[in-house]
Amino acid sequence: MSPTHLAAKDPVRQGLPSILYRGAASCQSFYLTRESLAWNKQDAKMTLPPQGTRPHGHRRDRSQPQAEAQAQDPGRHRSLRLGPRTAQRTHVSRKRGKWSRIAGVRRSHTRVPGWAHKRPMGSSQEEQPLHLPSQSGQDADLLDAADTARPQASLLERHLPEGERQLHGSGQGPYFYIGGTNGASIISSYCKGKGWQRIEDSRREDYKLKWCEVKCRDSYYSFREGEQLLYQLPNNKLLTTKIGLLSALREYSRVVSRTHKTSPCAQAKSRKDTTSALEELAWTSPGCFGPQRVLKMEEFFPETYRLDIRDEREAFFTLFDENQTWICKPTASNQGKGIFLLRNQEEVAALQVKTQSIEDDPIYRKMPFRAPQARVVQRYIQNPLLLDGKKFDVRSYLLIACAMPYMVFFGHGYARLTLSLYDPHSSDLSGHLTNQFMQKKSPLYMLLKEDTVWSMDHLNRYINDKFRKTKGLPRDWVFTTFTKRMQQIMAHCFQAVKSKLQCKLGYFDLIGCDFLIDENFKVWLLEMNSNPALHTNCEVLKEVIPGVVTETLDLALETFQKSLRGQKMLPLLSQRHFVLLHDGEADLWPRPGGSRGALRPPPPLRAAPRPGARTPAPPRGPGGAHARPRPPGRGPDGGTQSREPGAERPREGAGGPAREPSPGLAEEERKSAGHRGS
Ligand SMILES: Nc1ncnc2c1ncn2[C@@H]1O[C@H](COP(=O)(O)OP(=O)(O)OP(=O)(O)O)[C@@H](O)[C@H]1O
Ligand SMILES: [Mg+2]
Ligand SMILES: [Mg+2]
Repeated sequence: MSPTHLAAKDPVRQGLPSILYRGAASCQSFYLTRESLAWNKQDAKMTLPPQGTRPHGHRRDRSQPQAEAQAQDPGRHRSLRLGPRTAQRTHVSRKRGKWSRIAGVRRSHTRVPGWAHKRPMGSSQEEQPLHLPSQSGQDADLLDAADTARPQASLLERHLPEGERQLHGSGQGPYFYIGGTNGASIISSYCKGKGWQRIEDSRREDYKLKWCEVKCRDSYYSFREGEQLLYQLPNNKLLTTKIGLLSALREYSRVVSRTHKTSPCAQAKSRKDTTSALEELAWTSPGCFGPQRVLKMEEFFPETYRLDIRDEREAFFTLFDENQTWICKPTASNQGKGIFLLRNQEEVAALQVKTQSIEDDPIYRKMPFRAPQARVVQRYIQNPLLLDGKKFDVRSYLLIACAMPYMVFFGHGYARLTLSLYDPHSSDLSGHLTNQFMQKKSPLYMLLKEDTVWSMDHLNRYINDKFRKTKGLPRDWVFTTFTKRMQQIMAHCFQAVKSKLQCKLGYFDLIGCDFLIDENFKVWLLEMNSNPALHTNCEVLKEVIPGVVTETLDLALETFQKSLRGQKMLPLLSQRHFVLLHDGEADLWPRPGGSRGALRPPPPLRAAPRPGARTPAPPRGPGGAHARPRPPGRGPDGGTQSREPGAERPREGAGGPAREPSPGLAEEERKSAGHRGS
């Protein structure tokens, strides 16, 4: 549909001066401007009572009888379905005191010396049950961008219809909340550019968009599907912890191999979890690579063992020999924290003793939540490709712009180099760990920091110049073979968890994926990260990160609105650099782990369904959208992963997704909030 066509149909747009449209028509923000206005307009209709029926308080009056609400605005029928949730919210807020007490007790834990019992990075930024206002943004270098966005917003406001202007002028939102500082100024300027207002109280439930570094249980309890946008899928740890990803890939391998053994069609009929494998087999997503075979995890994921499972760690201790190097990592930390290399028998023996002593410790047996994080050991890629003698890895992005239906994208990021030359025998970790955080520890960092982050263009030019001939690579290997490989791997990982992720309309997520290239140009996935770093402390990051965040928000908004209205997703007018990996419009419904079409309102803006639009799923039975919501991260489709067959039950509190710490998500986040963007 052309912009002109949209404008003709859109009364909101019609109310804007042509100058705004002429300027905007040449770029993508045109559509988004319209979208935000349309959203505001819809807000006025769907979530607010008629003007004057309530004071300027921020919360909807939940005691308003449903029938009355419906009579006032039939468009609010969705809210009526939220009755049980409203009750739930009340229940949750009563419990807050208890959770605060629990959190308080846990914060005062004694530390265990010598082991990675360190508080995960970023936990100071944790969204506390007390909900302190977020600290001021640390991406201060972007504050100017926020300022420049303001005039545009006021220009918009001047041309808003009266009702819209009242919404803005009277301080009635739409509201957005940002928890933490990672990317805060970019997100904030984006939202302010749309005329939205920032709120500082994390308990407020009347936000349109909530973007928090650290997930907070209450946000998921009170989330209003189809009305709000909430950053991070509640159980993204299936991908973003080391154990989560490992377990998901292993389980998916088993599913794929079972699928291969017998007829795919027969399997598909009899087993619902083969769906992903079959889809990947016949993967023909637009912009991708047509049908292909399913990857094998050992082709892209370094051999890895869990240390919290006795059989596995014993297998590792048995197979280790001194000709190999392994890397030991905590499951849910970031920024290289708690990582060490294992290169000789003494180091492995020390690890063995330590692991055993933790397992035997009566304190941890009694209070497993106090135990250090579970760990994995991973085969160390000893022959990385080097850039001017330095080790590097590549940060790319997996964007789940929409969870209902899934709209999943790949996005380019940047390369991260060490400051020092790579020496495989060096005991200095800063030459082995390419994380910016590790490099920042060096006194040379401030001087040489621009050398530690390369753009993908720079990497491509370098590889063209240095290796194209000698290694017989195709021209622009980075943007052809390498990019395609990263996309395949990400799509594979997404397929591995697709049926387990908790999905609701309004959830979205940006996940940082770290790839290592070895000297044979083999591509390895090292890990995936929730809350990837959105700092802009280097020139390359200033070029890359704002675009990533802006397109993330654009795509989240556009897909949200299209899903809400039952419109076809494609073409996506806000898609610029991200590449579509998975278009879930054709996915089978229902999906476990989330509510389904039952919660989606009938398309409000169209009289008749358009060709290609999705048909809402039939209403759900018990346990479905109308059931009392489960706390996120718990339950069969939430945080728990099935255990490896024959494996012992992992210790409670061992830090991995195979166990759920008893207090649920809040506790999980306390332990795993090693973020602040890694
Ligand atoms: N198997 C491996 N072989 C070689 N190098 C590795 C391997 N695993 C990790 N590394 C190096 O160690 C760094 C840190 O590892 P990893 O990314 O898994 O940990 P992290 O603490 O989650 O870091 P971050 O989230 O900040 O990227 C990587 O960026 C990479 O340079
Ligand atoms: Mg990480
Ligand atoms: Mg990493």
